[in-house]
Amino acid sequence: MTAQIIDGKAFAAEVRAKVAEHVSALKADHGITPGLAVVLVGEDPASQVYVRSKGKQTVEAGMESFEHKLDVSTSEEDLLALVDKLNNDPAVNGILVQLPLPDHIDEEKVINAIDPAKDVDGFHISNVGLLATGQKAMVPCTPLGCLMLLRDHFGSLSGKEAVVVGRSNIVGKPMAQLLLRDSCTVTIAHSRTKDIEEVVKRADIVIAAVGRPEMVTGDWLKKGAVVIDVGINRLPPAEEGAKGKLVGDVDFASASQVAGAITPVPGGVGPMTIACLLANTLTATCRANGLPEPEGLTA
Ligand SMILES: Nc1nc(=O)c2c([nH]1)NC[C@@H]1CN(c3ccc(C(=O)N[C@@H](CCC(=O)O)C(=O)O)cc3)C=[N+]21
Repeated sequence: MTAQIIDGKAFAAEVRAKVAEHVSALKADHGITPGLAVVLVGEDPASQVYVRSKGKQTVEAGMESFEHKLDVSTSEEDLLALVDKLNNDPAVNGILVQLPLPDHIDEEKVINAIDPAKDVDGFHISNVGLLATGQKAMVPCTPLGCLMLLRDHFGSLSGKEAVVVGRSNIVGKPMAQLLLRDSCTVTIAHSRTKDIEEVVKRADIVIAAVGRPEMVTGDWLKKGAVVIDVGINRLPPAEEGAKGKLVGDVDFASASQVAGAITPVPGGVGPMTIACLLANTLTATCRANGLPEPEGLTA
């Protein structure tokens, strides 16, 4: 048996089209154009690529994109001052500060300085607490994208056995909260989990978000399990000067022989992350203006 491929790239295009439709209605009916500010500190080439494609897709959805590229030596104080300015700018509905930040800047301090209502990454402690208690939050983009794919695949997630591999604040923990909210039985496995293969083998749903290339192999999976691969790892290039192959946290070749459905890398969760960033910016804009939230684009 070979698994069904869950086409995140195509699904993300649908999400972006829905966002664009809502944006055009917001403009026509209320004269509102959502705005997303992206802040990049330093010149990490991979980060620059993400920032560029985020900016492009933001504009394609009819929103305004504000890009702030700061020198790697920018002080924490100057970055906090920019965040404060964006918090108070009525044209900015969403703020994303690209992570990781340089070592001399306290990431938590910067994230928690963002107005929670504009925190489209959902990383602010207020949003984390709101999500954990089932209140209206801004939900982190990658877990939200995974949830959309799973809801589309299963309809209802109620009663499913879900194992999240990875416990990061960005993916693992919020993913577990979302699955719990949809009434899954949730286990978070990580580097210190005993008999991790046996734990993963229980799962109807496996979310791999550890950042270790091809760690989850086919023999870890229950037959028919649905596998969502969050990892984006670039392997060392075969020859000098070439680009290394992009792989997930799942060994696709062996996993796809056992899984019922699986997301590829690239073309799986990655495009959903950016689509959900746009969806969150739209949601933040609607909330800020006391308008009803877009259906199907929130958790
Ligand atoms: N505050 C913050 N929020 C983020 O959401 C955030 C961040 N910082 N720092 C960097 C990571 C990385 N990230 C990606 C999003 C989309 C793709 C994506 O669309 N990838 C394509 C392929 C890209 C390629 O070919 O290189 C795919 O998977 O198909 C990748 C990576 C968001 N991040």
